[in-house]
This record gives sequence, structure tokens and C-alpha cells, in this order.
Amino acid sequence: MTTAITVDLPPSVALVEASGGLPALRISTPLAEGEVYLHGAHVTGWVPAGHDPVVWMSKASRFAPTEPIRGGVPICFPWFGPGREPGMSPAHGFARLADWRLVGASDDDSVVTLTFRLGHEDVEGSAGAEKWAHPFEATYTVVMGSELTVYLAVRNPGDEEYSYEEALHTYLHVQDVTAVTVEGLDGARYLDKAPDGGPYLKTQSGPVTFTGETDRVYHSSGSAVVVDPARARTITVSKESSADTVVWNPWTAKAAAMPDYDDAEWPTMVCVETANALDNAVVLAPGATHTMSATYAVSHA
Ligand SMILES: O=P(O)(O)OC[C@H]1O[C@H](O)[C@H](O)[C@@H](O)[C@@H]1O
Repeated sequence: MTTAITVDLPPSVALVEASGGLPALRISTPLAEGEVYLHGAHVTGWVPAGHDPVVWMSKASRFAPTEPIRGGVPICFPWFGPGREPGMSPAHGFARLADWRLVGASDDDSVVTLTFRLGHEDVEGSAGAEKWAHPFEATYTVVMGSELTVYLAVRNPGDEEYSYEEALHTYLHVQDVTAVTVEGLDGARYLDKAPDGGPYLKTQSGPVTFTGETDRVYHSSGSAVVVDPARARTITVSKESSADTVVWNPWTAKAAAMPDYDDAEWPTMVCVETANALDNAVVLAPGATHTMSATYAVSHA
């Protein structure tokens, strides 16, 4: 591990050599246990005191400099999925594959704040960077305690306007997705990206339920609540400055097709993603900063 950390860490945060030899920050306070990799500034664990793990990780995740981590909170930037232009790759942009710089770490009454930065100079020469030649300075802030809040702020230091897509692609742990409902999206228009779903614009009626591969981009700026009766808990995802909520579960066939995802683990997770994608891409003027955030709160049902 060759990572140089130049900021002082509070006693509740330790730099460790984690899976694949990658550097990660382990958080341990009376309020929560957690883990964040520098690779992708990727939150891979959050266990608030008195609760089971909230953030889900695949047993089959890869941990390598050139691979995305499967689970946790991937940062999708500056495009979502295949992007809006033909030929954009890697999927979900280059931010989840980049090594972010830790620029701040603090503990305030057991609430830990970690701040990471990534700029266009950090991704020069990496896969996908040549397809998106706009200057940017991204700051990602993780605030972990009895709740988890993540902020993705992007500043345009250049002199031309541009647009980008973004998502906080959070994987949430559930006991049995077939019994789960996601509330808060009733009446929302959505793009159905599942193979047998369209793509068509549809309107959600009632809570979201899971009966097959689910891959939907909802036009919704409000909160969503994952109701998990088998685990007797709810997870509330509230957000700021996000016009889309993506709901994803790969189900059986897609799970089997993904090399970094165990075939049998699809019932145990659901992604509720805080996003600005497609027509809701962020337009950033020269000198401007846009900040999107998501907060996760868990309670016993
Ligand atoms: O396999 P990944 O590149 O991590 O993407 C996983 C999933 O992310 C999002 O939820 C997209 O809407 C899906 O279409 C995609 O399958």
C-alpha cells in the first residue's frame, strides 16, 4: 500500500490495508462502524449502533485498482450508466474507478466527517477521461454517525458551461426483496430500463414492489422509504438537489451474468440511487458549484 495520507486522523478513524491491498479508512465510534475506500471514495460499510448493516456489499465484489467495487455507495460521475452520448465507457463514468484524495477528517461528538477530492488532473490518462474533456473539481463529503449523509459537490473551474450526470448508487441491505416495498414514489413518472420493460415512460401507482428485474429512473426529488418487513426495519433515503431516484434489483438472470455479483444474493439488496441523469443532467456554469446529497436513516419498524 503506497497511499500517503497527509491529513491527521482522529482516533476513531484508522487507515488500513483492506481487501485487495487497497487503502481504506475504518471508522469506529459509539454511534457507528464504517469503512470508506480511497478507490472511488467508496463507502463499503455503515452499521449504526443497535442495527444490522445498512449498506450492502456483494461477496463477489472485486477489489482492484481497475475495477469498480460492487456494493456500498458507488459514485457515478460524470455520466450515469452508458451516458447520454453513444460510446461512453466505463459504465457510470470514471469517478468510481479513481483514487480520491483524502483532504479532511474529523470527529465531532462521534460523528465522523471525511472529505475527499478529485479533479480533472487526477484522472488524466485513465479510462473514459478522454471522452469527457471538461475541467472539474469534485468534493465528496461523508458524514457518518447514527445517520449517514454523503454530499457530492462539483465545481466548474473552467470558462465554458457543461453538463454532467451523477448518482449516489447506494446498495441497501434487505432481508427479502420480494417482501420489500419502496414508498414515496407513488405518482412519479419513470423510465423503465428493465429488458422487458420498454424503455417506456410509465407512472408509478402505489409503492414499488419487486417481482422481476427492476431498473427504473423515477423523476422524483422527494424521499423514498424502503420498508423491509422481514427484517422489521425501514430505511429512509432523503435527498437534496436530486431530480431522479433510481431503483434497481438485478433479479436472477442479470445476477448470474455479472462476474462480480454472487448468483444467489439478489434477494438481499436493493439499490435506491440519488441521481441527476438523462434530461435532468446538471448544467454547470463557469465558476459554479452544484451539490447533491443523500441521507440514510434507519429505524426499527
Ligand atoms: O453493473 P454496474 O455498471 O455497476 O451497474 C449496475 C446498475 O446500475 C444502475 O442501477 C443502472 O440503472 C442499471 O442499468 C445497472 O445495471
